[in-house]
Amino acid sequence: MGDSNPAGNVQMKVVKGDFGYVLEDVPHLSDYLSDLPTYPNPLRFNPAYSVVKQYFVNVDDTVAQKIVVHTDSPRGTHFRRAGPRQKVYFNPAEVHACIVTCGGLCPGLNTVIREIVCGLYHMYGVSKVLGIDGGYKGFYARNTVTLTPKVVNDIHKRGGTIIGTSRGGHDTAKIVDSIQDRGINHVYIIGGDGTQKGAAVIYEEIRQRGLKVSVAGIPKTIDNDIPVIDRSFGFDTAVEEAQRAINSAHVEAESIENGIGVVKLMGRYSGFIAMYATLASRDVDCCLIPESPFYLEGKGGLFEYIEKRLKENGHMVIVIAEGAGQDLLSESLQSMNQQDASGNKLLKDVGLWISERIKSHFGRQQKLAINLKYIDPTYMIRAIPSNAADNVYCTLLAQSAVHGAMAGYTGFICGPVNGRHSYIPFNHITEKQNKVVITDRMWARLLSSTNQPSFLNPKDVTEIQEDEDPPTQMLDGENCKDSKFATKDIPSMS
Ligand SMILES: Nc1ncnc2c1ncn2[C@@H]1O[C@H](COP(=O)(O)OP(=O)(O)OP(=O)(O)O)[C@@H](O)[C@H]1O
Ligand SMILES: O=P(O)(O)OC[C@H]1O[C@](O)(CO)[C@@H](O)[C@@H]1O
Ligand SMILES: [Mg+2]
Repeated sequence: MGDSNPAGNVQMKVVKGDFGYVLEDVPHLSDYLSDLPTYPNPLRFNPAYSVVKQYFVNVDDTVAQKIVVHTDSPRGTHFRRAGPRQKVYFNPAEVHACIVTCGGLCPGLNTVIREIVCGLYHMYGVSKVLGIDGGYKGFYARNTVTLTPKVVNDIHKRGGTIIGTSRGGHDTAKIVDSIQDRGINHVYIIGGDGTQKGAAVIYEEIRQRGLKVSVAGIPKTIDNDIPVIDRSFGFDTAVEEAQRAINSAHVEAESIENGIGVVKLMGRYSGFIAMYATLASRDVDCCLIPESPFYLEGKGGLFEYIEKRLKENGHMVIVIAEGAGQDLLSESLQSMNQQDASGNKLLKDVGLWISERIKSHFGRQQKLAINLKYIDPTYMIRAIPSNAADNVYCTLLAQSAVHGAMAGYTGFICGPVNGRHSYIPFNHITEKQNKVVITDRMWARLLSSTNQPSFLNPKDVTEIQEDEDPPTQMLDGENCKDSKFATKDIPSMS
């Protein structure tokens, strides 16, 4: 127990068992506060839940991170299973909860807010829930919004977040002062990797001040770049909505001689939306993502492929993730060191850039008159309400967070690991990013569906595979590992 984590000050709770079993546990209020009273879970008396056999999660239930094993494999890392416990560490009448949303928008934010509020009210009888207006800085710079089941009743049908969001402005001491001054004892933090780094330091400050406050993170990222969990909410909706843009690009392209449709999709560092939207559509001839370097000119390059495809088929569709080809852009544009308020690098518009490069290449050659249409649906995709599947998923996430906080767990994020909702320590999701592994089967499926060049030579692949752990892949049931491959430079042939 209590290994220190070199990446931060947070103490990790690691329990080791037989045959290589490891539980990477989440903190509990009783780790630093003694003699806390407990109460029977009010769900025991709730007519909806009390009839469900084994509704409560056994305190010893844990979820395996790796489910593909061999006869001699160690049992490996496990996480605590999420869900309601027989005992809770808060008297519902004393709970004062707050919810904050930070970072970029994502379909499903309002559903998570709604279900935290309704979960607290209807499952536990908690009636004090505040929305923090406008992200982290709202703790000390803005007003709060009172959230009740009536206020949130219809919000899942709307895009965005009713309590607003922001980047930057994370001042830990001021945020925790505000939590303390307002008497808040449940903090629900919905946001991406940056937000959860912020949540980790808020938890640490709360622990150091010895406050009875549970901090629960709900991972949000349309890019699906959060590791460990099966997928992030809003991703399914984004892939579905992207089909509309790809379809339009295809209709435009196939209606005209040598038509090219270019669609830009989100994905700053991870190309999951582009990859899944491409695989789902079947109309895409080339998918470009940040993890797979490509080049334009020369043998095996994009221009050669476009020419070939137009000659074969008369039209083509290219999907490009916003973070793809940034190395090529920085070669041709002045240096780009601008950042947003949270310190994220601001990207140049790769869709516009590649469209211009394709037009000028074929314009110069004068042997192929192309017709290119560029569609950028990125913010339209991000701003819509979540689809049915994401709505159900958001409900489960929100309820897991509420059950965890009521049970006294803190300093955790919740999410499905191999289909089972789990409580995961912050460090697991803040130290790495989920990326498409281009030496894995899913990317091979994509290459075989589009027939695009891999832009690699086999030597690069062999070299990388030799010194890497075998990567895993989302649809195969496990999340991807961070890959050196994603950043490896492929020599430009231009
Ligand atoms: N290392 C960090 N420590 C404390 N706070 C952080 C850290 N990184 C980011 N934050 C804060 O978290 C909030 C959100 O961060 P950011 O804008 O990077 O979005 P995100 O949560 O990563 O979501 P997304 O990338 O999906 O939009 C900001 O208010 C930012 O100040
Ligand atoms: O324009 P904004 O709000 O900074 O957000 C853009 C970024 O947010 C994300 O959607 C992540 O939330 C990225 O894909 C994108 O680069
Ligand atoms: Mg981020």
